[in-house]
Amino acid sequence: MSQHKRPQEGRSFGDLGTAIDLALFGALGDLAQRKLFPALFHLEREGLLDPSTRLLGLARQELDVDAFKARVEKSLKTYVKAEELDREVLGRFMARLDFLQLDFTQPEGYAAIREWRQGAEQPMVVYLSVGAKIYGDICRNLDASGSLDASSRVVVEKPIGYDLESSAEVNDAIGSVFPESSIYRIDHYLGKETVQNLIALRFANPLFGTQWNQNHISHVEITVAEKVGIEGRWGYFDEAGQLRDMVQNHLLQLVCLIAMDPPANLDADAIRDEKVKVLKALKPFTDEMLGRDVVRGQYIGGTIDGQTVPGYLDEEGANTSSHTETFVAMKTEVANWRWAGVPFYIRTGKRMPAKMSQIVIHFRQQPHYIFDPDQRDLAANKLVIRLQPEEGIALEVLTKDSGLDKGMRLRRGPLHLDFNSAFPKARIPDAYERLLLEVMKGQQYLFVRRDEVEHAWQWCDSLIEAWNDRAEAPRRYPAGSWGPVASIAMITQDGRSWYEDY
Ligand SMILES: NC(=O)C1=CN([C@@H]2O[C@H](COP(=O)(O)OP(=O)(O)OC[C@H]3O[C@@H](n4cnc5c(N)ncnc54)[C@H](OP(=O)(O)O)[C@@H]3O)[C@@H](O)[C@H]2O)C=CC1
Ligand SMILES: O=C1O[C@H](COP(=O)(O)O)[C@@H](O)[C@H](O)[C@H]1O
Repeated sequence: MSQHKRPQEGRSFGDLGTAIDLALFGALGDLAQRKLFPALFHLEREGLLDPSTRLLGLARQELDVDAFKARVEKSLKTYVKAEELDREVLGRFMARLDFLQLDFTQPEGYAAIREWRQGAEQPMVVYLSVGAKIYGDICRNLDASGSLDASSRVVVEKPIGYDLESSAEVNDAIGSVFPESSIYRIDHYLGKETVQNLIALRFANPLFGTQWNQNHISHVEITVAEKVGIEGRWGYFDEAGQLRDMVQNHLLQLVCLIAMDPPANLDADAIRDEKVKVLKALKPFTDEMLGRDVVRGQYIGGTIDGQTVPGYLDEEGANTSSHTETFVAMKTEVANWRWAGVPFYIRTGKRMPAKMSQIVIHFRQQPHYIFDPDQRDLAANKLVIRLQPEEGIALEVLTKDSGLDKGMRLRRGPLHLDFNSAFPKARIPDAYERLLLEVMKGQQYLFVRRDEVEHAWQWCDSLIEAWNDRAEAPRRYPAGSWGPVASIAMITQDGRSWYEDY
């Protein structure tokens, strides 16, 4: 373990950002160019970057700083709306940038980072926008070169490993240099506005606080549907599959935020302790459940928005015999007092008809029903939490249908909070803006603790092991559909259906 002591908070800039030196490893990569620089630019626009914050891009390519700035500017022009790309703000942003060419795995060259830091008072944030295999090398090289001090923080991207064992190796390597209190593990879903709103919704509204348990909720649905396919990442994706790529992290984090008990306060560890309890309570899959409650799928060619798209096995770089899943649906349960007997149906897939992420909380029906027997199926409230594309929350309630001829007919309608129309001036920030800001402030509550990652892997590993034992090919579904027919049968066998009011 290195000799670092507990990190210090960065120098405060009002209530907002704090001054940092950001060393961005992998600065020419896809994530950095498409997401991180645009997010930093938006923070600049909003006045959330402290005037003394500096940004150092690190990459393997030989570029001078002007060529690097030109690459960043080009990306900003691609990924930031033209009307948001103010010249003055851009000039201010570009003036913060510096560049260092480096092979990250070799110790030579790291002295230049120490020199860049010479005399700096603000903490250094090291952002590892590279594959997890080289996190350990980078951390060790930074440490050995004397570039770090007690205030340094490290931000790491997902996936952390491939299973419990490999994730423990990666975490050990990072942990041998940085204490847990300085490690910020990104799950970008935690930076999404509506995901954070789950905490406000559940713990600020007594209406829901008292109803949030198996006495009042019959089941929970989570859908994270993507329109995109593999986007040139076949090599990575084929080793991972949708369970590792999406369920192990994003969907399980959503399950945690829905199912966790109220934390004692909003401190990072108070929240994360509660999330870990949920992960530990996830019911392990038995062989019988595997056949009945889990569906794996792989897309074949189809049509999305009128365009023909290739199947998974015809994507660029594909191996024609792959059994990797691009879709997974399952029924699981959080086996504790609050949730016993409440199914959590989750599904996620690539090449679906729409990009749409939503959570639907289905409340139980009244104990005694007095209206038209034909309308009985209508008679339960649903809380629909839309994460994307249009963030919003709708509570489906039942009212009397208007009109003299309607008698006491019921009508289903939403009490609707659409964030864009309710708060028209508020731009909904990208997840990475929020997450970068929290790193600057030294706050960890939107980041994933090591034990969360490991409990999530443990649960997924057992599922993957059981799949491997069965050696079944995934079910095919045409691109542009909602997944294999079996995923619909999985929920209808319980007398329910996926919520379809998209
Ligand atoms: N892209 C995305 O949307 C998402 C990415 N992530 C994660 O973010 C991380 C980065 O992903 P992404 O940007 O897509 O990956 P890329 O491969 O696009 O970027 C990584 C960059 O790191 C550079 N690099 C790799 N090894 C070295 C080395 N030894 N020395 C110097 N430079 C090196 C690469 O340089 P070169 O090109 O020369 O090889 C490349 O520019 C990964 O952990 C990924 O899993 C997570 C969620 C989404
Ligand atoms: O982490 C990942 O997330 C994206 C989906 O993110 P979203 O914010 O667009 O919902 C997914 O496409 C990618 O495969 C995965 O690695």
